[in-house]
Amino acid sequence: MPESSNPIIQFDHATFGFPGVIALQDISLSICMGEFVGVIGPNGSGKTTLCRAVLGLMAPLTGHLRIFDCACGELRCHHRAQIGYLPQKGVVDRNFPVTVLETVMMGRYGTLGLLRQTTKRDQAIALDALAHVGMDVHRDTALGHLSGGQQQRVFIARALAQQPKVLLLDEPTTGLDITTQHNVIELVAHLHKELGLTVLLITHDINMIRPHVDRLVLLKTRLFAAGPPADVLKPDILRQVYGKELVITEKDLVIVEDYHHHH
Ligand SMILES: Nc1ncnc2c1ncn2[C@@H]1O[C@H](COP(=O)(O)OP(=O)(O)OP(=O)(O)O)[C@@H](O)[C@H]1O
Repeated sequence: MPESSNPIIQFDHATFGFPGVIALQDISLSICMGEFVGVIGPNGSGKTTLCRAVLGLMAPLTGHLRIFDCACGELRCHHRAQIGYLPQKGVVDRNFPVTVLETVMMGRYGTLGLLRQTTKRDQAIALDALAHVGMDVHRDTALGHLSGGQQQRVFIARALAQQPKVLLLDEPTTGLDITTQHNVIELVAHLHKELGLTVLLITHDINMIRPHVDRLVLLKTRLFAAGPPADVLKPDILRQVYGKELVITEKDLVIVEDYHHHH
């Protein structure tokens, strides 16, 4: 079987939840090596839960989830290190005393294990990751002195420094201006192509990722649709998930009208 058809993340009728809440129900989904998958859905549809599941932080209540052919309970540190994770962006304190390079070096610790010294090789890997996101010239700049978009690039480099197989990004464009949002998505698409990474990107912005992804996964507790964007972004499917809030313009832009009011 060619490598590109190997599933590395496999949900099989998996249900996830919290006490009294079903967050994701009966999910069956396989993600293959090298795929770029966008995960979309309204507020509370289970996107972050899917992310936590892939990180091995939540086991299914029923059904199965296998990651790198391990059940969640069997995932070890070195498996987790193969998933480069970009969490939802928090605010970085302007005075937080850490440089760009130090931030990216943190990506090496998961691979090394605690208490092992970093070596010149780790630093070379971190610098290479910085070069991939175009931030190598800022290696000695304080993280808090960068713009929001530059900080996102550094956090992506930190994930790359793990030399992961999978890049998992939870709403990487939130809080950035429109141009910077596009630049971040372009960067992710570029890394996907250049490094052959499997990318799982959670977002609200359907229009922004549509041109780049191989597949979209549309969630609303259940998996409503998964497939190439043209197959998923059909008015009848979207209306089932977004209801009245949905507007589709003449140019096929999908607009979820009420979205920001929920936050
Ligand atoms: N720690 C928790 N305890 C209890 N319920 C939770 C917890 N986290 C999430 N939920 C519930 O699980 C469901 C799915 O939430 P999740 O955060 O995965 O959705 P989401 O699609 O990421 O939402 P958003 O777009 O608003 O970030 C929601 O009903 C939510 O209230």
